[in-house]
Amino acid sequence: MTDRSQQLDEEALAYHFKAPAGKLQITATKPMATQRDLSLAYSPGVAAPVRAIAADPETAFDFTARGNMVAVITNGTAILGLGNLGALASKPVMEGKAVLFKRFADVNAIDIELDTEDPEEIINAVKLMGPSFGGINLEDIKAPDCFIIEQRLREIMDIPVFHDDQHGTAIICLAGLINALHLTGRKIEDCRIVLNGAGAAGIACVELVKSLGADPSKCIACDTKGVIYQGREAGMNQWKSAHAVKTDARNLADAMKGADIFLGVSAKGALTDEMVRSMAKNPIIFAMANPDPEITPEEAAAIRPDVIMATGRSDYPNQVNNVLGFPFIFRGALDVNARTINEEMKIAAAEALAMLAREDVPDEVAAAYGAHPVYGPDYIIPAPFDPRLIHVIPTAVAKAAMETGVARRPIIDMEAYAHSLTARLDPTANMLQALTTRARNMQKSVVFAEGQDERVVRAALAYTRGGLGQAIVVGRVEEVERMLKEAGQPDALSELTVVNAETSPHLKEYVAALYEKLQRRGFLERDCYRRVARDRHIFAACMLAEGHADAMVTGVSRKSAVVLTDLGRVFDTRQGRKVVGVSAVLARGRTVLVADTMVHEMPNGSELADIAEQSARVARRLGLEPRVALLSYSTFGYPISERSSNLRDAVRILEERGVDFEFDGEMAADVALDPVAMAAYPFCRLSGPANVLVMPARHSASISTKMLQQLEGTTVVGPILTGLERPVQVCSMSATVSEILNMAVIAATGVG
Ligand SMILES: NC(=O)C1=CN([C@@H]2O[C@H](COP(=O)(O)OP(=O)(O)OC[C@H]3O[C@@H](n4cnc5c(N)ncnc54)[C@H](OP(=O)(O)O)[C@@H]3O)[C@@H](O)[C@H]2O)C=CC1
Ligand SMILES: CC(=O)C(=O)O
Ligand SMILES: [Mg+2]
Repeated sequence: MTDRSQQLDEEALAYHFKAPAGKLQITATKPMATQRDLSLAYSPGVAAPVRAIAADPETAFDFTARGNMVAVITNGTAILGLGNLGALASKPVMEGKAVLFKRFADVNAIDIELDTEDPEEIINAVKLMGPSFGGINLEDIKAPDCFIIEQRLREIMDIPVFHDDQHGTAIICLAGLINALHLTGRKIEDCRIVLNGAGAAGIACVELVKSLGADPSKCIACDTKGVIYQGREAGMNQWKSAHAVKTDARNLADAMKGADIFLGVSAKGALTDEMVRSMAKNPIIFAMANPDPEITPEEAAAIRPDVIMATGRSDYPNQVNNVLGFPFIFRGALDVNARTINEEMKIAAAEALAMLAREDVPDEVAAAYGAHPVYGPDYIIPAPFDPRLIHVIPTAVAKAAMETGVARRPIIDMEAYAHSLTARLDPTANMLQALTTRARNMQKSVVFAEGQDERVVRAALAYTRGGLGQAIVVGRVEEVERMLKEAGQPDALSELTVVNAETSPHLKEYVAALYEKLQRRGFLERDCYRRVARDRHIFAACMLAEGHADAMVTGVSRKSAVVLTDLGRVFDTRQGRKVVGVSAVLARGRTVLVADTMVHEMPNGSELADIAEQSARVARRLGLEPRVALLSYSTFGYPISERSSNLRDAVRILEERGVDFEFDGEMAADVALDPVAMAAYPFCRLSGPANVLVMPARHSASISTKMLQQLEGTTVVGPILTGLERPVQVCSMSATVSEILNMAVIAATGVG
């Protein structure tokens, strides 16, 4: 064992050992705090859903967790590539599968290890547990037993039964293959394909590949006894026989000569250097055995630099592993209450996965790779943590289920369904999705000021490709073109409008307008010229000021205080307003705005009142009816503190101004956010928990939002700049492509 793998083993043991042991626990979805909760959840209240389900079994999907609950079932006879180590030893893998279901697709899954090798016992056990689950995921049951078990269960159960090692693997393998063929300019029907491993995964892979057009006479399958040729008798079964070919090849080495594609679902090290050397030009090698592949990517590339290589592991590029499939496939199947997962649903998932790999990659994925993957030999398939999978794959699967008549609850509004899927994992999704739809309807042009930054160029491309409107990039054409190429989008330049001061016909006009504004503020005309001609922020701001764009995004290359000063030179504040930064904090199921996170250091009472008004406006534009709390560490005068006097002043000023939204304070954060804590102050004028928090100073606003941002389950959007006469948003210097795009949408829709 190498030092590296020994270290990994030790870390893995420590990871599983850490209390609470293992990887799973159960949490309740409803409160169980009071006597009343108890009487609803359990006796006597629980009798009502019992009677409803007895009268109509379909309602089990409405009144219980069944519709989102999958059983991961094994007997441990083929645990990964480790072999038959028994039911108990398989539990870490099965707990792992259950966790992946939850993490990637919000499917609840529970592992069930059955201590038997008798297929009949497994069939009976699973059949009997049918009422508990919306789907059955069979896992790591060896061939050929797995074929018998799955086939019988599919016949007798009316919920999806899916042997992941067969179909999950085949779907992902097919997706990777579609792209490997695309990249090497081949057609599947022309390829010579060698399969090593004719078990659960192998038989399903070769079947799916053939169903997509592979020529059976060009596909050779091998197992521990060598080539499965017509007439072979040793170690055969009916599933292998179906793929036996007429050939003189008798072992893997014979079969590999001139092969285009190797699919390995067998065991560590099964592929030798010599075999790889004998393959055709641009060989495709999917060495999918786990945890160790048939050959490592380093070994294969050393022999054949022209190889396209995939493994089942997450620590190499191109992870062809069923984790990319089962969470999302079940998500789609469960959401339409599918009776089964059929061939059409599987192919829809494979094709959707393949197409996704050809699109530009969001930063969340790039961050996890440690580099920005670009569609090509080292990136033929998305990674499991790609945030797009959750809405792309289940929708494709659900559509295919509906089209083939196996969906018992068809989805009427697919677009709304896709949004709801994204919202399952991403709390920002609902709000941002609504804004995105609004932006799409508005079709505003956004000027992206910092075209020297690759993130900005990619966000601009995403803006225009998303159908949101025109994206104008301030930068040099060659530079933008180079960045697009590096992002794997060599033909995308024509989709952007690239402008710069050197070639702009409007330079003089911008200088004149700026000079008009600044001549009495100590600026000479040549100062204005220098700024407009040399500073992309100012140039972009002038474009916006002169109506050559509808909105602007900047800030990734310069500190926000400097950007704000520059913007203040080009734009006035809106009549009677203050410039304020409002951050949207999105936790699961809850959105709260926090202000001022950007401009006012130590606001006085009047400024706090301005901040409250500006934030309330932003709240309304985001679809929230504002309930504003002016926050302090004291609540309604206790403990007495001078620090709270500005907040009390602000409340008085808001009263005098007669504003049209709810506000109150000063109060502590728990009183503002927790109805139980608020109930101790029955005179409080807020009708519910606050959704706008005005902080006493910028430091508390900034500290609290950044703290929340670092804590799991919370996303912070902004600060959203509000109060300027034209829509401008300032990103943080560390903004990701997605964050820049969000800010462009916020600018375009005039939220600020
Ligand atoms: N990347 C992924 O997503 C997945 C990878 N896998 C991997 O595929 C492998 C097989 O799993 P699974 O199909 O479930 O297991 P099975 O036990 O059902 O099948 C194993 C098959 O591999 C054959 N085999 C074993 N060793 C060799 C070898 N050295 N040379 C040729 N053939 C061999 C067996 O041959 P025989 O019939 O003669 O016994 C059998 O046909 C495992 O390594 C597993 O980790 C599985 C599922 C998903
Ligand atoms: C990935 C998987 O399911 C296996 O290797 O068995
Ligand atoms: Mg498996």
